[in-house]
Amino acid sequence: MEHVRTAQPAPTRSAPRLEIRNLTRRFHGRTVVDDVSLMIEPGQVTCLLGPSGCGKSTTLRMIAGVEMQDSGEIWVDGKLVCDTVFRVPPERREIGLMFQDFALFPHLSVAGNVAYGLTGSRDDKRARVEELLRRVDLLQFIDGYPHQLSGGEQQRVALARALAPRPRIMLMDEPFSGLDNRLRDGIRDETLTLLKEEDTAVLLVTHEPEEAMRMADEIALMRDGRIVQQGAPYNVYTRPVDRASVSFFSDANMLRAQVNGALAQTPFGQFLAPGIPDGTDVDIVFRPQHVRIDFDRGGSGPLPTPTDGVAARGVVERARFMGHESLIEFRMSHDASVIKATVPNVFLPAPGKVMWLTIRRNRCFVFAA
Ligand SMILES: Nc1ncnc2c1ncn2[C@@H]1O[C@H](COP(=O)(O)OP(=O)(O)OP(=O)(O)O)[C@@H](O)[C@H]1O
Repeated sequence: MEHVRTAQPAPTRSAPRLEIRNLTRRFHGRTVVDDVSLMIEPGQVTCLLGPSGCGKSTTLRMIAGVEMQDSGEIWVDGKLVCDTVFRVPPERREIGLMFQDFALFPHLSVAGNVAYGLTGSRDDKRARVEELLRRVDLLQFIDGYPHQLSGGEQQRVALARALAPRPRIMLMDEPFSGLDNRLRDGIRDETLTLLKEEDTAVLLVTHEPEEAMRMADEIALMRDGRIVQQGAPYNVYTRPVDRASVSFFSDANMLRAQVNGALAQTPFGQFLAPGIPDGTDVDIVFRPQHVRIDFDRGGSGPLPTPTDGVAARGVVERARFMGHESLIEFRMSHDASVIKATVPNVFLPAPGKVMWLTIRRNRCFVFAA
């Protein structure tokens, strides 16, 4: 017999559309999803972002109900959907699914595909199918078959099919990775618009930071089965919690130094290391766009400044034009390490050229090593 529990303690505002609490899953003694909790409101897109194998798909599969958790709970609109003893079956969770291999039914027409999960009268079903195909701009293909459509069009039919039964939650696993780059951005934007209009709560799994930045209201950064940071894309990008979180989003340079009197001394001058005890090794991490490059002036660089510190000497090893910016790799004279710098547009100094680098202090991250 089905039992329904109400969220405890009594919520002060309406319950989130989707809430997962302390979800954990082990395979053969290895924990692949480790105490994961998150909440998603209607109309909100949360991206579960992380490297391959970190447990994203397993999390999604537990929410969909095709995988059982070892511990933890899943709640939808304040009602328990699944814990370790109670389980609403997948088909009754009102969850839409969209995966990379979204496979339309080849023997069904476009209308048949979109109508697949619908119940109700023939007229109601037809009206909903027409509404969704109009919204994805494919009404003219209503009587066509999947093989007559391009990859992007098939993707839009799959989206219409997933949204047709008005799911309360949409789970998407790398749904755009099968599309070529040219199509992808347009389809992402259209999909986002439609999901927002339908007020669906979306959990989208991706390993691509750009996709998460483009789609998400909130990013949950996942590593080794755990969510290491959660927040608006801007916050996750600009206030990373550790070195790996910086380098997941972009190239990252690193200096190792030791703290003395809340300062870390480096060839680029001092860096503030507030709250880190003396004698601790720290990693000073910074992105290539926050390195400033100056020309050599008779064997020295620019004078020190409070915002950029001291200039360190480097020799150009390689310079490449990347389209909207140039990437220059320097071999540093003080320790032979490599530091990467990017500058907008075209800047391609010759290998062997001596230059001086400074680092923008307010864009650096200092982490205990
Ligand atoms: N049924 C299973 N049996 C054993 N191990 C599994 C099973 N399903 C997943 N795993 C393991 O759990 C780990 C997490 O897998 P999962 O598919 O959730 O990762 P992911 O972050 O989605 O990766 P990707 O982006 O490559 O799909 C992997 O090491 C995987 O091999």
